[in-house]
Amino acid sequence: MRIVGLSGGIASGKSTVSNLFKAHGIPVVDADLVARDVLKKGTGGWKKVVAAFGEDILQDSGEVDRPKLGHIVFSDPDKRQLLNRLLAPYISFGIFLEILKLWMKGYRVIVLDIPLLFEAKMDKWTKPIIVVWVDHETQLQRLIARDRTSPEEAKNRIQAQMPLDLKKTKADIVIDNTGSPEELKEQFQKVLGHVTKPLTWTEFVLSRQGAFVAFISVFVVVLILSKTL
Ligand SMILES: CC(C)(COP(=O)(O)OP(=O)(O)OC[C@H]1O[C@@H](n2cnc3c(N)ncnc32)[C@H](O)[C@@H]1O)[C@@H](O)C(=O)NCCC(=O)NCCS
Ligand SMILES: Nc1ncnc2c1ncn2[C@@H]1O[C@H](COP(=O)(O)OP(=O)(O)OP(=O)(O)O)[C@@H](O)[C@H]1O
Repeated sequence: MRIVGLSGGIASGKSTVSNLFKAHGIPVVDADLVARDVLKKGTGGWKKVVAAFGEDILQDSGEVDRPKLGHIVFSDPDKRQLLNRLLAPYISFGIFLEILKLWMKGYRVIVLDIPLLFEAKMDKWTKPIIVVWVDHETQLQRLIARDRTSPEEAKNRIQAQMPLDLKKTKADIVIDNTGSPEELKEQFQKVLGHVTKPLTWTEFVLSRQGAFVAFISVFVVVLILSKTL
């Protein structure tokens, strides 16, 4: 199985690229969705976060008030690190379960869309690594427009992540999303060709089909040996 890493900065265009992958039949594990699930009322992650941050971060319904918690953690690095530490094991396990489900369905190529791929050191599990890059000003403007947030809040969120220029140096493939959606689609076609080329032997063995072939091979060898000895 080929596990492609997809990362970038906040509002650099990861979800837009993810949607292109999905439109071409390649499944995407979205770490933001997993992170939402592990913070739902009553879950282990929710309990840890409420114990650490207090009930002030809850809405009347008992669900976490996400904008409120976001405001707290994106303006205080220590609190952000605390939140990351509390949720990391739940998020990693959730991502692992999603990969397992896709493995069992027999997918050979999957994409992990993980904003904090490098920060959380999950990049070692993915190959190739795609980074969606934009210049700083475009990133800021798109973030402000999408989230209808203040420039200050938007800058805090951008600064909460590893610099996008540094992520770019760690990528196998860089998608420059500073241009139009049409330019993005043109680059995507090349990336798709790269990502869907035949699996290497290691990737094949890690796929469900490869595991099946390996199992049958061992079974046949054992059978032959037991007949001949
Ligand atoms: C702080 C929270 C509640 C704010 O929720 P909100 O709905 O406003 O934002 P959302 O979850 O949609 O995230 C939007 C983007 O913010 C960035 N972001 C999220 N969490 C973090 C973080 N801890 N550090 C840096 N950037 C982050 C990502 O680029 C993400 O795509 C939420 O982001 C959260 O629970 N974060 C911690 C979990 C986490 O690490 N998520 C990232 C998955 S790898
Ligand atoms: N090439 C483009 N031209 C214009 N707007 C774009 C382009 N690519 C993405 N956008 C817009 O920029 C915003 C951010 O894109 P997107 O939501 O895909 O980013 P993201 O990296 O997934 O963000 P997050 O880290 O918050 O999950 C969205 O409103 C999207 O529609």
